[in-house]
Formats: sequence, C-alpha cells, structure tokens
Amino acid sequence: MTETTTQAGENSVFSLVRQENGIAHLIMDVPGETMNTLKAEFSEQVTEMLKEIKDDSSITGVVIVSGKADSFVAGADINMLASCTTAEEATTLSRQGQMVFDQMEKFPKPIIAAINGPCLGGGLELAMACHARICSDSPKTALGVPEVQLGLLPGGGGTQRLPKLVGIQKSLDMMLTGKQLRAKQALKAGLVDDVVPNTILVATAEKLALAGKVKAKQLKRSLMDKLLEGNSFGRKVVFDQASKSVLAKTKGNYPAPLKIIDCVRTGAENSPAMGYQVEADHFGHLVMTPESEQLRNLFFATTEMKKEDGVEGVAPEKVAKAGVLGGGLMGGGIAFVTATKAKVPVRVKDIAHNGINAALKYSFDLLNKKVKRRFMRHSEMQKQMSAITGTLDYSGFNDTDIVVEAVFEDLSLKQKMVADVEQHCKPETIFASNTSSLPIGQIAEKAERPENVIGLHYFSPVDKMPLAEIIAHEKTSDQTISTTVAFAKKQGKTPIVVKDKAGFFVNRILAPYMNEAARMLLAGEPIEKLDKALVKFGFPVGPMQLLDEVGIDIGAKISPILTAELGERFTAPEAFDRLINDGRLGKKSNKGFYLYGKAAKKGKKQVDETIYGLLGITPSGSLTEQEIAKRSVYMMLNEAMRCLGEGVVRNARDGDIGAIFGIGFPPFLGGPFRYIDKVGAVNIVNQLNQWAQQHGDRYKPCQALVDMAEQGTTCY
Ligand SMILES: C[C@H](O)CC(=O)SCCNC(=O)CCNC(=O)[C@H](O)C(C)(C)COP(=O)(O)OP(=O)(O)OC[C@H]1O[C@@H](n2cnc3c(N)ncnc32)[C@H](O)[C@@H]1OP(=O)(O)O
Repeated sequence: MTETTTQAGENSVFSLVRQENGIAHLIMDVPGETMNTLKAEFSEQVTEMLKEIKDDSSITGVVIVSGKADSFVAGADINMLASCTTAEEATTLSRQGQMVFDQMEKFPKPIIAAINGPCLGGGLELAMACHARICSDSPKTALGVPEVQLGLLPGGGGTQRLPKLVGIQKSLDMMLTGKQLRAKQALKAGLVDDVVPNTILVATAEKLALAGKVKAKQLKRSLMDKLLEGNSFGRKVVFDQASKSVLAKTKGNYPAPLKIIDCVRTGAENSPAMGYQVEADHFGHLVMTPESEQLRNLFFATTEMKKEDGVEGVAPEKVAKAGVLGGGLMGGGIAFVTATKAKVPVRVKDIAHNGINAALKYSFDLLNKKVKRRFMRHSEMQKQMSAITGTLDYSGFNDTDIVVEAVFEDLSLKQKMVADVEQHCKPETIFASNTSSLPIGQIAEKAERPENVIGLHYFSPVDKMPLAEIIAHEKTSDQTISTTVAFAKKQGKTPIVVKDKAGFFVNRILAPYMNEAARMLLAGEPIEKLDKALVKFGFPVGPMQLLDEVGIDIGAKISPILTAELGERFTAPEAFDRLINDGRLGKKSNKGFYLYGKAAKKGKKQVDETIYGLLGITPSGSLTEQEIAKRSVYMMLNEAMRCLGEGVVRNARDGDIGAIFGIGFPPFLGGPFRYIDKVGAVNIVNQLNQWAQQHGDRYKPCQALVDMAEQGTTCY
C-alpha cells in the first residue's frame, strides 16, 4: 500500500513512493520520452531525493525502478553528449555522474535496482552503483555497456565497477565489444543478484532491501582467472593481450578500446580514485573525437529510420504468412529471419526435396547452436522450426501475404514466378524479388498486377547482414512499399528504399571499387597488399578476399548488366575471364585468390601464387597502401555521388547506412557521403581529374560531385 509520494519538483523525473513496509520506490520516468536516458540536470534531483530518504527515518531501504513499462534506463542521453563543445565539458558530465553514483554506493540505507528491459550504458552504471540488482527474466531485459559502439567508454564509473562485479576479463569483453547480456547470462556473470519474473520483480527487490545492508557478492573466479587477475604480473598479461587483439581488430582506427583498457588498468594497478579520474578524462576526450561523432550520427540515423514506413502517410498491411521461392542459401536465410525474427510462419517452395531440406537445415543449424549454448530451450527451437514448412508445389501459398523469390538470376524464370504467384496466391499478395541485379520493372513486365511487385534485396549471410534494399519500380504501389518496408524491419533489417536502376545502390557503388582493385592487381600490386590497404582503411575484408567470399563468377555476371545500363566504367577487366575458365570461382570452388581446403595452412590466409601466372603478371607494386585505398575508395565515392544525383538513394543518410550495413564501409567514417563532406568535394574532384588525365576517362568526377565542388555545398 502506498503511503505518500514526493516529486523533486514540477515535471520531475524522479518520484519517491513510500511503502508501508518502510521501503521507498524511487521511480525514474523521464516525461515525454519513450525511454529513460540520463541528463546532466538529473544529478541535482537525485541528490535531493537521496537527502530526503536519508533524513526520513521511516524509510529503511530503497528500490530503484523505471516508470516505463518495458525499459529500465538506456544510458546517458546521446544528444546531450553530442552537444558538448569541449572535452572539458564532457569530462565534467562524466565527473558529475561519477559523484552521484558514488553517493548511492556509499548510501547508508540499502538501494536495490529492479531492472526490467534494456539497462544500458549509464543505466547499467547506475544499477552497478546500487547495493544489489534484481532483473526480470523478460526477453527484453538486456544489460550492457555499448558505449564503445558510439566511440566512447562507460564514463559513469563503469570501467571501475564492472571489473569488480564480473572480473577484469569478462568486463573487458563486455566493454570492448559492447555486447549485451540477457538476464540469465547476467546472473551467471555475477552482474545481477537474482532473476525473477517481472510480476514479482519489485517485491523481490523490496524483500532484499528489507533484509538490511546488502553485502557485496564475492566474485566467483576460476583458478585460472585468479592466477591472471589476482596479481599484477597476471594482469599485465591480460591487458597486453587485450591491447594486442584490439589493435589487430581496429587497425588503430578506433581510439575508444585502448582507452577502456587504460581505465581498467589504472583502476587495478593504481587506485580506484585514479581510475575514476582517468575514466572522466578519457571520456571527455573521446566525446570530441571525429570517430565518436560519426558513430553517434549512425545511431541517430538508424533510430530515425526505425520510425519510417517507407512511404509517408501509408500504413503497412499486416503480414501474417509468408512464402519463399527457392531453398538455397538466400532462401534458407530469408525463411530463417521470417520465422524467428519476424515471427511469421513461412512456407518454402523448391523444385527438389534437397532444396527444402537445405532451407530447413539452415534454420535448424542456427537454432541448434543456440540450444547447445543454452541461449534457447529445445521446446522454443521446436516451436520456431515448426513455423517453417516446405512444399514442392504451391500448396499452402493461397493465403500468403508476401512471397519472396530467391531463385536463379534469370529474368524469364523470375517472370514465371510472378505469373505462378498471381495464379496461386491472393490478388493482394506481394511478390518481392531478391534479385541483386535484374531490374524490377522487367521482372514485373508481364505481371497482371505489377503494383504488387517489388524488389527486396538481402545480403548474404541473411541472418547476419543488417541491410535490405527495397526497390520500387515505376508501378509499385505505395501500399506494397510500406508493407514490404515493415516486413523487412520485422525481420530485423534496416531497409533503404532505392530506385530501380541496375545494381540498385550497394552493388552499384561496390562494382567500381572492386574493378579498381582488380586493375591495380593487373598492374602488379600484390593481392595481400591490396587487401591489407583496404582493411587498414577500415573495411572488414579487402576486395580480393571479398571476391573470393562472394564468388568471382558472381562479379562477372553482374558486370555486363551494369555496363549495358550504366556505361563502360563498369566493365570488369577481361583477364578475369581466365580465372573463371580455370574454375577459380573463389572459396566455394576451393580455388581463388587465396588458398583453401587442403592446400591452405591453418590459421593464416595465404595467397595462391599460381594466380599471378594465370593473369600474366609479376607482383611488384609501386603504390603505397594509402594510394591503393584512395584509388578504390574514390571510385566508390564518385559512384555514390552519381547515385545521389540520380535519386537512386533518397538522401545521403540512406546511402551511408546502405554502404555501412551492406558493404562494411568503415562506420567510423560515417559512410561515403559523410566521408565526402569530410575530405571535401573540391579535393576529390581535383584528385579524380588528375587521375582521369593520367589514366583515362573512368576516373572523371560525376556532375553531381563537380556541382558540389563548384557551389561549395555538402552532402549533409
Ligand atoms: C556516461 C555513459 O557511460 C555514456 C552512455 O551511457 S552513452 C549511451 C549508451 N547507451 C546506448 O548506446 C544505448 C542506445 N540505445 C539503443 O541501443 C536502443 O535505443 C535500445 C536498445 C535501448 C532500444 O531500442 P528500440 O527498442 O529499438 O528503441 P529505439 O527506437 O532505438 O529507442 C527509443 C527511443 O529512445 C531513444 N534513445 C534510446 N537510447 C538513447 C540514448 N542513450 N540517448 C538518447 N536517446 C536514446 C531513441 O532515440 C528513441 O527516441 P524516439 O522515441 O524519440 O525516437
């Protein structure tokens, strides 16, 4: 029963609700916001509340709880951080947060955090400053410190408290990756004290508070962990190893991870006080870095896109059942995300039993891995598997709301699929093609209901790649666009709506980049040097390795389509035909630019040197790594700008998201358009013109880029 309620002021974020049993609920509820985030001005309010609680002898303990139904606290307000103009300002914010949390930690009455839903960044730091944490077993509950994904570090004492709770190695793993723990994982790690159903969450927290001062849980460490973390020699090994693997992964492109390690090291080797100081200083510095700025932009862009329907003012129709045509790698992946992420039952049609089996196996393998790791119950796996069924004919397709085709890249076959779906499904069933290169307008050419035909281009592997391109042709209806966008979002994708032009956006900007790398190879640049140069630039893999992964033949198939519609600059070097004639299709054929199968030595990627003879070149290499990266990347930037000029992408933001999520364009650079703004259109135009004079027309800057350079405008 509630006794009295106090608020820290009008429009207050915190309210104190006293219970008859002596426990007070400190409820956080930021007015007008979907999710609680921490802002500078709250420090004073919390301090006021804590004073009131301390002075009120009728209160014996506190439960901190969120006033939002499904979330605890999503961290510090990223907008607030983005508006900092100096490192000192951001350091002060960090110091303020640290001091409030310090007050809580030292508070004489027990404070228990009752967590339901996301508890991230500063939210987890707040919870860690409490004397104990209970969380709900809701699938929405997730605890983590994702600051590194924003180019930051936990600046509210997280780098000091997390290692104490979960150990140095586990805390580094969490802080360096930003990974979030589900309730059970958090319990196992020692991050929370108990996991209970949400219905008894607050009652359980109250009970703990009633028991009086909570003793900090002793960290359970294995013998190995004790050896490594319990003395400075062992810790040196841990920190050195962490730094080494960070550098191997980031190539020095991301400053935050090394700063995180430094904070933890300082806290462990010197004193917590110094640890906090270093944390605040590094935090201030990181907030002002261009890397963090770009990563924050990425957060704002994706958050904005979550709210968009694809067509303003047109609400999506519900998709209650889906069909997939073709049970190959793509079809299997699409069925998986439909059944497990979108939670929509899906029927897979293939021409052979093998195809259906392959699609089912795709999902089975992924789910089984989860069961083995105990992330999922076997019964849940069975439930999800039962949402995927297979057929050799169109039985069970008559009530599908959307059918995604993932058959061979063959226009007449795809047109036949359209006719089949029109014959066997409802008049309003959407036909979505997963083509990577064929114009959607042509696929819809013979359709009775072309307004239902759309492109829905996924990236491989479908379960991992976050992007989907949605391609409307001239006659696609707004309703079809809106429903398809919503469907892709439910599948966990970030969709961008692009124009129906050859290569759409992602493959179109990728092709000139890959071609340029191929030309540099034919001019004698060694394969590993090309790959290293672009990985150093920030791509996850280099262009040669990417060709091996995707399939050298796939590139060769797309290139003539792009050349026919868009021009000579898309022509792949002829010498590459020799690779295909040699059966050298990349990884899938165990033969590519690198060695695979038995020929490959374990652990290290090795170039297949015989390829040089086949291409008639002697690898020597006169370009620097920076020159290599610049040549390839500028070709991509030029094409991206051409796409923007032609309206292939609706705006620079969509293009940046497409390039980052679809190709792995370095996120810390913010995407091709943000990068153009950073380098300056004038500089890029000058460089391209210089190359055009030296090497030929394909380098010529596009009109949109020239205009921008002349007018002094920017993409954003
Ligand atoms: C000092 C500290 O150590 C520094 C920090 O804490 S930095 C911040 C660390 N926290 C994060 O990075 C978490 C960022 N947020 C997220 O990842 C996701 O929002 C989430 C997983 C919490 C929820 O995702 P989802 O349910 O899809 O909701 P989503 O649409 O993203 O967010 C809901 C709203 O909360 C806002 N929001 C969420 N986290 C926010 C944050 N940290 N700052 C500002 N706004 C935030 C979103 O902008 C959105 O606002 P809107 O309703 O006006 O559009």
